[in-house]
Amino acid sequence: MENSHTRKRPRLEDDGDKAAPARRGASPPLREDDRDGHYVFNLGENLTPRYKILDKIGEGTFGRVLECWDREAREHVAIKIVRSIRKYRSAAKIEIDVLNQLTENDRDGSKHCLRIKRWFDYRNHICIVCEKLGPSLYDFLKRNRYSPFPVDLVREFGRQLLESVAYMHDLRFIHTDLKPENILLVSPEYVKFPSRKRNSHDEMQFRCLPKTSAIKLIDFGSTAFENQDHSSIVSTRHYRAPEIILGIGWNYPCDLWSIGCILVELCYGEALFLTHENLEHLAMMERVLGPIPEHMIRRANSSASKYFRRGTRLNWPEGAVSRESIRAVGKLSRLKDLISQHVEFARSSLTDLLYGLLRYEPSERLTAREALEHPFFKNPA
Ligand SMILES: Nc1ncnc2c1ncn2[C@@H]1O[C@H](COP(=O)(O)OP(=O)(O)OP(=O)(O)O)[C@@H](O)[C@H]1O
Repeated sequence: MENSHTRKRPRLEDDGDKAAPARRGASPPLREDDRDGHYVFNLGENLTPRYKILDKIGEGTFGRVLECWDREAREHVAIKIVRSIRKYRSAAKIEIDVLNQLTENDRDGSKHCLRIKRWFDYRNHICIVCEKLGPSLYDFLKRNRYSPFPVDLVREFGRQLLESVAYMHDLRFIHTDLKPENILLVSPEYVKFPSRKRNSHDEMQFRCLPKTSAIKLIDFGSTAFENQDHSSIVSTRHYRAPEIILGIGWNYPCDLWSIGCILVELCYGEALFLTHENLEHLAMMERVLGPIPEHMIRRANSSASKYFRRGTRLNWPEGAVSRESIRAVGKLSRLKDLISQHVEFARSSLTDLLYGLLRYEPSERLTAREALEHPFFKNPA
């Protein structure tokens, strides 16, 4: 993940490993962390006497996520064990602060954000205990070999995602790292359908769809506060808004840009802006959405102004690093064509919503609450 945040938040006080009295067994003997600072464990052993480690369910920059059995609450939980490195420990304390506020303000659990149960500091690893959720939307796309979701399901996901982000924005939080990997289905259950496509041996293909559409947002490790200094680069590349690349300052609207990119991806199967480089990324945006407004180009910071000629026009294809790059941009279609190629129903209202979420000018972009009022959600065909 390309992310370089400087966070200045008061440190939280550790509440120590006083999670629970020992019930069965004890903690394993002290072991050294691996060279990346990850906690080393075996499945089936205890993580403190309260939690039995059942499975590893995820790994990210900040640490590993384990499924554990909570002997005291008698339930399955997900525990993020943060790497024992100072910068990740500090970031985890911010994530705990955000999770606590999101959970406390959501009394009835209707806001589609992951709920924290508690946290503790164990052998120099911050452990964040949360409700256990199912696979991510990215896991589903991958499992289905990147075939898109049906538009009715995209509508359900989009509505919940916008509700969670509207809730975060009301609390003056900006998520800054929205992507299909950070959107989890609540239930792991799925149904298998025969797909219309056959493989190269003319065999029947199957595709999996979630049995229920409830989702929750996770990963608040990069969450920013509206009233705080915003570091220049945030978001995972494919979901990064133009104002971040141009260095002209970002705020709440960067989350709405990411949601626009995510909704296209759910309908299309693959990331819309599949790139790792700024100029190519801006060229892809122009191909899909038309020219970047001149008033934004004129405000670009010194490192971004080199992507433009005479201060107004993108230096493309002249500045491309390779023919492949020019080809990758040329392969993309305009947004409305891309949607009509991949979506069967509700094309025009979905396209209109997406143009509202993917406005270049952040102040003109739909807010989360405005997007929720859009006909795509209000008057489904
Ligand atoms: N509560 C949960 N229930 C089930 N799986 C989870 C849960 N929380 C996290 N995961 C899984 O663990 C993975 C890593 O979690 P998370 O994104 O919080 O870690 P991270 O280190 O902050 O990641 P990143 O590198 O994106 O910042 C997720 O992509 C998801 O697959």
